[in-house]
Amino acid sequence: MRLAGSSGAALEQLAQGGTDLLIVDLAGCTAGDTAQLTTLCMLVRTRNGAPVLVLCPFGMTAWLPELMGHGPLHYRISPVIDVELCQAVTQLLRAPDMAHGPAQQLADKERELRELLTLQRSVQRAVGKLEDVAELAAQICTALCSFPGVRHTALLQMKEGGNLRLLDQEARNGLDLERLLGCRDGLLASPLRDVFPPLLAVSAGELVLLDAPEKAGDPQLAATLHAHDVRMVLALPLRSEPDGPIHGAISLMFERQSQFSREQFACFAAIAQCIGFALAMSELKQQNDALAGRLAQVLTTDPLTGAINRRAGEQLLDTEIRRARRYGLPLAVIACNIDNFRSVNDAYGYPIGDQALRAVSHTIAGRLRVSDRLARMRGEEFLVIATHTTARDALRLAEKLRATVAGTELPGCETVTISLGVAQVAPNEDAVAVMDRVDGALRQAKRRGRNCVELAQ
Ligand SMILES: Nc1nc2c(ncn2[C@@H]2O[C@H](COP(=O)(O)OP(=O)(O)OP(=O)(O)O)[C@@H](O)[C@H]2O)c(=O)[nH]1
Repeated sequence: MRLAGSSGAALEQLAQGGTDLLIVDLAGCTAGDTAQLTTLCMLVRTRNGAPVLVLCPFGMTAWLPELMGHGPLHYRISPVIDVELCQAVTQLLRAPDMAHGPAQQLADKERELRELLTLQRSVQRAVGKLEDVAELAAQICTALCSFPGVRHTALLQMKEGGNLRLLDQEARNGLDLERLLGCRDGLLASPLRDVFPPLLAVSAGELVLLDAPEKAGDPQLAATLHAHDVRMVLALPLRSEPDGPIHGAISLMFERQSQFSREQFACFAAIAQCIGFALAMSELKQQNDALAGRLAQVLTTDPLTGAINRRAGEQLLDTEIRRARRYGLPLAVIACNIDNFRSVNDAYGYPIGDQALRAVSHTIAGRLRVSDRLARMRGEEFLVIATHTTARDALRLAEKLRATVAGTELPGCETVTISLGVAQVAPNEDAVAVMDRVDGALRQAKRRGRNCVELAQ
């Protein structure tokens, strides 16, 4: 046995020939050191198919598929137990071609790969009809859990501050990740951040493979996983594009240890990218929905008073008229106008006038039912759309609004009064016609001396 302290020294020794088995220990390597990885790839390439055994710390698993791209290799996740190492070395020295196991095992691998491709397709299908992220997470977890040997799957989404939210999990072994990791407000705030594969996958931004729970170095975690028949955990960070931001992680817990081939690693990576894309899309959709909601609010709200604006008021009146007609329900409108408002502006200035307008609007809105709506139609004129309301009830409501406004103290100026016109929408009457009538009633109230209510003809 010959030891080489660096990849360069190993290359020199290999050049001398006569090496039956090359064992590469990645323990001293630094994740993210691409120069180091490149030299190691060269080492694997120079073997030309001759046996290579890579001992890989579980946090460095992402290097395995990279190295596999340069020649066949076998791996064990380190820290490797002595017996495990002896077995692997003996097997590779005796029958390198059989080190993956007898023909039956190779057939199993082929079947697993086919199943993995089927799994990839079902994940793609779920992602293709993405509507609701919770539904998607459930479908993905179920699909992943159908892979042979998988006992538990979970989908975690990245939230603000690098926190993870458990979107869904599927367990065939009774394991509850929420309980294992401790969830606060649906977020994982786990002390296992440095040892538990899905959390590690997100913080390291790399694939993590733990082929024996005890190798993570947390005896309590290992005991819990063993108690739930977990022998191996694979976790992948979710990105929608290589080197893009991480949107979350998937975790797969297996009931038995096995070695993945380069193709299997590639399949898992493709599945992760597909899910990452779906999460990115769902985040975009949420942002778009929030923006659309805000835009709709801006387009329909009067910024000074918070009441709906004229356009939204007219639309709402149209809708309510159709609804009332369809269900044979009464509908009333009340037009309110502040009396002599010009004198408030003239005496106190527009800023105080604005405050008075806001206060009157809030006073009126505060006296309405939740089913009624207040619209600011122009300047100091408002419209109340009162559903399920007859002319009689609307008159009563209008009188209440008049009295309340007249008794409301305003900030910075004297109390104001309002004049009101009331109309019940007649059968077959449209919005324009009823607005015409209620405006006529309001004008009549002004003519009668203001601070009063007038019923439309
Ligand atoms: N401060 C403020 N004033 C407004 C706003 N919109 C309209 N006005 C004012 O409201 C006043 C309306 O005046 P007029 O139409 O003569 O009505 P009025 O003085 O209330 O008299 P009557 O309605 O006949 O009782 C004008 O001075 C407008 O400038 C606003 O958003 N803020």
